[in-house]
Amino acid sequence: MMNSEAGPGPAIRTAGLTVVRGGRPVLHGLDLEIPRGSVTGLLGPSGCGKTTLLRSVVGVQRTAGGTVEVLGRPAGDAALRHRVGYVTQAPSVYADLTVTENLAYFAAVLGAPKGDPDRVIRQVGLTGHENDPAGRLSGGQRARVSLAAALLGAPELLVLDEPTVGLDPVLRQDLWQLFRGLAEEGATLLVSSHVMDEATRCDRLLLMRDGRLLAHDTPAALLAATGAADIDSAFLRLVEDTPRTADTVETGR
Ligand SMILES: Nc1ncnc2c1ncn2[C@@H]1O[C@H](COP(=O)(O)OP(=O)(O)OP(=O)(O)O)[C@@H](O)[C@H]1O
Repeated sequence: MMNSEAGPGPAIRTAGLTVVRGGRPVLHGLDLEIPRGSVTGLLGPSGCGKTTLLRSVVGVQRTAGGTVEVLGRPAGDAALRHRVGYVTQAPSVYADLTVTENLAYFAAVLGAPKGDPDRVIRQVGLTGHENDPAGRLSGGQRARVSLAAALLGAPELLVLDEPTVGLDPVLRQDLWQLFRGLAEEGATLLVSSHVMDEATRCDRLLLMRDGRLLAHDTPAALLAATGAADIDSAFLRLVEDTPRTADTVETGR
């Protein structure tokens, strides 16, 4: 849902985005626009290019063609450093530092407000673990420390690469509620997942296959356009209907 205070223009706009990795094209000229104040799910099978697209948005991926604009600036622009949070698939925290020490360190690097570590620890549900060394946390807890680090400074755009992998259903539910709350406050979230049942929690979905967009629409519009009962089946129908080299299917919104 668009937040009226979220600012003009889309949060992310790509035009003809092309990426070659290891000598092979992995993104084939993607055109997309993601509105501000929304939660967009990026779904598709392993290896289809989700991480590569997220890296391009954050500005750490070398591109072979096209443009990527983020919050009105070229992706990776220095002015975006404090405005974009990125959580990679591999949690990046210091194992020998406690949760609070990790977050205090990242907050200092970012110049985030003093109370921010406490705020983000609460947001990701790590209260009670503040003094645990990150190396002794479970995988899911460590992933949440990474997420907490990305929330420092309250970035306008959050780019999350499979943030719910390895989490139990209760935590997944809590995190999706957090994402929804952040979007309602005006933040934009781009969240990759290969768990199709998370799709219905998103405002919009990007369905990807083989480095191309199969569809970019709301979950309801995708279901209506394909006549499928769930996003899994909608995806399969789009795959069946799309020759492997075809461009994005417009599902008519
Ligand atoms: N460092 C790399 N060098 C060369 N090719 C790479 C590299 N990283 C990824 N690729 C290739 O780029 C393509 C897209 O990979 P990407 O990681 O973006 O997919 P993904 O959809 O995020 O997959 P997953 O869901 O498994 O994380 C794959 O074919 C992969 O083999």
